[in-house]
Amino acid sequence: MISVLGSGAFGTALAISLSQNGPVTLWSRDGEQVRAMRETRENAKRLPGASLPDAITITADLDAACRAQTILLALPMQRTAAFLAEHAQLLKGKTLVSCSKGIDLETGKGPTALMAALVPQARAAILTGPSFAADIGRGLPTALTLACADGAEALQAELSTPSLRLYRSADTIGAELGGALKNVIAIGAGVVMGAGMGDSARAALMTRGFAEMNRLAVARGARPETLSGLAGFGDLVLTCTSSQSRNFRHGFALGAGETIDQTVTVEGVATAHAVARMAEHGGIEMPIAVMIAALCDNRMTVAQATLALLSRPLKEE
Ligand SMILES: NC(=O)C1=CN([C@@H]2O[C@H](COP(=O)(O)OP(=O)(O)OC[C@H]3O[C@@H](n4cnc5c(N)ncnc54)[C@H](OP(=O)(O)O)[C@@H]3O)[C@@H](O)[C@H]2O)C=CC1
Ligand SMILES: O=C(CO)COP(=O)(O)O
Repeated sequence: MISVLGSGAFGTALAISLSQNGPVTLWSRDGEQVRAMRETRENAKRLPGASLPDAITITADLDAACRAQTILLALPMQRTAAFLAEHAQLLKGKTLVSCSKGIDLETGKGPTALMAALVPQARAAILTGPSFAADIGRGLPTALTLACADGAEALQAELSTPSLRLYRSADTIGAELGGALKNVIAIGAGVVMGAGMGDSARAALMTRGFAEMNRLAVARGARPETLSGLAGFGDLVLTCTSSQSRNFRHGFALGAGETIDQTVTVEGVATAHAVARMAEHGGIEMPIAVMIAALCDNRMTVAQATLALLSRPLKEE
């Protein structure tokens, strides 16, 4: 039995896909949303247009949802620590699979490190990689990375579906940093396109951004191959090139000087700040991430950030 905690776009899409294998419970904190989803068999609030199969039980009862042994956590990253701390008793002894992409601003931890710290009696895994909720919800083919320190063969089989192909990895650090860091670069790619700097500039930013992702991740113990896989390169390509990405759209609005929609989940903003901090304290060169943090805070204009990046000392690639 599998439960998904968090009925946002991604949690809902994963529940739909997993329901191809058997019963799934989808938990929402919002009783009114649960009522509406039960009635319409659709998550009109977060994933309109995708229908919720009967194999999905929708509930606002967290105790009931936590009876499952395998629990997917699909919450925004900055809400995860408080949720884990509050519900640690309910979650202990479970296999917890985080589906979030980000770094906790307060602790600098990624999802698996956070789960290990706050629910030490649980087994922590992460599901990440190139996958828009809308695509998964429509049953389109998708490949993801499932990382768990103790290997994940049985879990891999449990969470793979006819349309969701999972590759397993033991590198939780690489998997979670790949997913977190690509969001920062995706904001940058959006800025480039919104400001009209063109496709060549975006390719340069993606490539040099990928170098930064590798630098930070390897310094924190990740395997470079993980970053070259779905969790890193794959997701970087997806989010930097698609206007389906909320991080890309956020950057685009910044670059174009448009109004930012503050209600949308844009994980890369907090992650950019966490990364800027790590870069400063760890002496790791992350110029693009640092500029993106400054742009998100309006501490710099797009023109200033561009000039600062282009006028860095010339170096070997
Ligand atoms: N959407 C996508 O395509 C993908 C998303 N992800 C990752 O999944 C994570 C979730 O994103 P996504 O589903 O898109 O976000 P959404 O904005 O669609 O939904 C967030 C969900 O989290 C719920 N929530 C927020 N705070 C809490 C809390 N304290 N307790 C319980 N529930 C809470 C919200 O409830 P409420 O509606 O009541 O506010 C909402 O259901 C992110 O880290 C994202 O990067 C990963 C891959 C793809
Ligand atoms: O992580 C994602 C795709 O893999 C979703 O990206 P956004 O959060 O930018 O929409």
